[in-house]
Amino acid sequence: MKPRRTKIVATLGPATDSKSKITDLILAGANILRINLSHGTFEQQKEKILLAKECATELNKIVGILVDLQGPKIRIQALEERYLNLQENDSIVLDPTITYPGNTDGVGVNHPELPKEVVVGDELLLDDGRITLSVKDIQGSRVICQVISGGKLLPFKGLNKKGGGLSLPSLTEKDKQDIRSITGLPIDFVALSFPKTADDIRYARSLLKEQNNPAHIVAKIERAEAIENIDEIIEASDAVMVARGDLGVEIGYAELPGIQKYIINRASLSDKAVITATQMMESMITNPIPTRAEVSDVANAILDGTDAVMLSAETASGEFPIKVVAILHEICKAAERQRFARAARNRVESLCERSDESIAMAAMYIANHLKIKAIVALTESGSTPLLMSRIRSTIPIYAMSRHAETCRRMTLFKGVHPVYFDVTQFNAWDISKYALDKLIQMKILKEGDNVILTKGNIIGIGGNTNTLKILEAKNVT
Ligand SMILES: Nc1ncnc2c1ncn2[C@@H]1O[C@H](COP(=O)(O)OP(=O)(O)OP(=O)(O)O)[C@@H](O)[C@H]1O
Ligand SMILES: CC(=O)C(=O)O
Ligand SMILES: [K+]
Ligand SMILES: [Mg+2]
Repeated sequence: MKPRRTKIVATLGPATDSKSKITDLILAGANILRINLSHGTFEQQKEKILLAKECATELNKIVGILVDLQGPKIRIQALEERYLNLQENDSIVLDPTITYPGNTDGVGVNHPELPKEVVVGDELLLDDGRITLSVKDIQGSRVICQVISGGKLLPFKGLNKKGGGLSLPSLTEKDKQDIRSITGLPIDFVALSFPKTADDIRYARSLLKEQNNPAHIVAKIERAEAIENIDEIIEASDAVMVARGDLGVEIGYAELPGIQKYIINRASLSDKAVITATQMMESMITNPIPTRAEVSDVANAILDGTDAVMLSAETASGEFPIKVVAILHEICKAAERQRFARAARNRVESLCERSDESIAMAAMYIANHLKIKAIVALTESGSTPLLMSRIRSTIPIYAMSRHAETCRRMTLFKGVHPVYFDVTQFNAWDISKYALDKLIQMKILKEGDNVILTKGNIIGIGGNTNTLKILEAKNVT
């Protein structure tokens, strides 16, 4: 049985806040756990990060931890009742000066500039566009709206203007403080919400660097401006996320399928990994099986070339948080068997700039043309497995590193299966056979399996891969 290539990101929340639930999420197949700093207090989320780490350690599994910064998300504030039941043509007033729990005569908003940045006729979208309002009048701080399309409005749901243009700075004071506060916590990825330009990414990186925090940056593409600057944002980031919730509201959901393909393609050309997020299994928040449309959506994201698919409320607050991961695993496996997911035509005509790039390409070419069980990449930084995984193939890549940090970052790369392997414990000229022996012990390989193995000749230097061998796995210990 081949391992699943596509990675699963699962968001932790009230539905998954115990050790046993997080353990079950990992066992069901979650590769990366996401903690969203938009919710709860920092202390609560910190506990969740530590709990997630504890569960992974106890299971002896390599799991990535991703922290999603709140970003300048505009949200309505607390409500008097559990929710407002908004009907078509109802009137509702948004007012940033309101600090008490609101009702339809006035609901607080965390954006003081709102009355200045909207004009009569603007369309405002609440809760990822589930509810639509039209601005009818502005009286001082009060933005008077009419409900165009109604629904239940829960407290703290997001607010966007159709077409974009509500202008909070990209990195808020809370985000900056959160970047400082996460120092020392076991975090592998930091997701930046609503970046507009590459400068936003570089600024966040400088803050992480000040704290000596090696976490990788995932740029969430979720506003119209980010699409305009997509190539420079991808270049400045370590990975990107197609954050379809807010993006669909800003650019209009009808544009999403095309934009998703575009972002995945641009990222792939720059050798960056991609997460496709939001509403992938939405109906499973309350139903035990997904819709046919959701199954197709996940499969299509995989055929588009995404590295990972993400679950949000499905695992954070849904009724079937473990089951949804198990079902997503099956959908991914089936999609990966499709012919289109296997075709390897990319890059055959481009020139390589570095030797590790050419080794990665050669390994994939051989893997796709010779009868080979697996690719085994001995890696320091994870860069060779990343390059390998950009080339489509069905052959699993076992990426072995002595750095636990590198192993956890590789949880994001499609087709790459990280294995912790401390080469320094072998006092031998050629560690290749020990690497294969370890994979036999782990029951990943059998004696006699043919594999491609890549490595560098100096241990301790990343980007130094210069050797490719075709070997037969043998027991040596
Ligand atoms: N502590 C929590 N962590 C995560 N989700 C929570 C939490 N409490 C409640 N939830 C619910 O689960 C949903 C999870 O989705 P997600 O974390 O992606 O939220 P979001 O607000 O849509 O994301 P973002 O802030 O990144 O746009 C939320 O909309 C919320 O209703
Ligand atoms: C994930 C997220 O932030 C979004 O889809 O908007
Ligand atoms: K967020
Ligand atoms: Mg968002």
